[in-house]
Amino acid sequence: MKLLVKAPAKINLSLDVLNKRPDGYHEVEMIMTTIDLADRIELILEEKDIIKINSLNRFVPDDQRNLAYQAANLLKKKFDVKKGVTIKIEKNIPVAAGLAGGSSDAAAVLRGLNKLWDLRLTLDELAEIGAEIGSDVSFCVYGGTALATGRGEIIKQIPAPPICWVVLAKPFIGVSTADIYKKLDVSQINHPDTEQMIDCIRTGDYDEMCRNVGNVLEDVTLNLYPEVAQIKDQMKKFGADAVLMSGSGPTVFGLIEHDSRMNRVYNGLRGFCDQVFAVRMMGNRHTLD
Ligand SMILES: C[C@](O)(CO)[C@H](O)COP(=O)(O)OP(=O)(O)OC[C@H]1O[C@@H](n2ccc(N)nc2=O)[C@H](O)[C@@H]1O
Ligand SMILES: Nc1ncnc2c1ncn2[C@@H]1O[C@H](COP(=O)(O)OP(=O)(O)OP(=O)(O)O)[C@@H](O)[C@H]1O
Repeated sequence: MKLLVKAPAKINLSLDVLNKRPDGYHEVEMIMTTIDLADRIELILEEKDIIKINSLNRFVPDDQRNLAYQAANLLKKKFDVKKGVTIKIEKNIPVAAGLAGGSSDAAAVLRGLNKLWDLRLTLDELAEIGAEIGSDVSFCVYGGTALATGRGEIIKQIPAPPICWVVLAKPFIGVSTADIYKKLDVSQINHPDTEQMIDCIRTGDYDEMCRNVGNVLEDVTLNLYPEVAQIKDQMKKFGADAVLMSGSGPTVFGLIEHDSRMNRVYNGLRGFCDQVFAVRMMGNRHTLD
């Protein structure tokens, strides 16, 4: 038996850090949304008690370090599953890019194995299990658009943002999320207005949404990697309506309303940057059918 599951990337339309917690994590307030740039995960049921990872991408580990492996292993241990799985990952999301590629693979494996191993868990239960793997996994279990708080694992769904293009550009560097959080000075933060951002999304006010994007990790990454600042400048120059780094970076995204402008930004960036994509936001959350 085989199952194909889509694992979409996310962007952070807004990312605020409230404080550093005693456990070392940061208390965050983030508006996240899934985009139509996705890994494809094939799950093949194995009668033997094994978990095998199969990926052709040289930056993706094929052992216990893979978040998809960890997702399968966690379900296996928690529910004493005797069967196994081969997980084939077609990697389309850039790795270590601020787009939650690994987290989304893990979330897709949770949703898929729930079906393949007939576990009958709800999305809420899967999201709770996902939080044990990483802070972004719970959001990726649901997909759609949400306010994420706590260390990122407390998810409240909000409506889909107004329709627009998302052009993504990633320079040829990978960024360590832990490093960026470590270098953030929480006493020097210029906080974005998360409430205001939620309001703009609820009312479908595109211009106001563009004015309210913000990411407090951006300055940290920009200081370490000047090429990220250059990409931001290029995107603005080519006419994106809003430009922001996603997550801990280094991917930069631009929001663009009109097709002709999207083409200009996309083509302009392609001459300048390693990986460039033009996609839509996905809007809908995942279901368990
Ligand atoms: C930057 C974002 O991607 C934005 O969506 C997330 O906040 C990070 O999510 P993630 O990659 O799933 O993060 P995790 O794998 O849980 O944590 C990686 C490392 O990032 C730091 N970390 C992560 C989340 C958080 N709220 N505070 C932190 O300080 C911790 O040092 C942690 O060891
Ligand atoms: N399935 C996976 N896909 C990609 N990377 C993985 C996977 N599993 C483990 N990794 C490891 O995780 C690291 C971070 O990869 P990932 O693409 O998830 O980063 P990210 O997009 O910056 O994540 P986030 O936005 O959640 O911080 C990689 O360097 C890789 O070694």
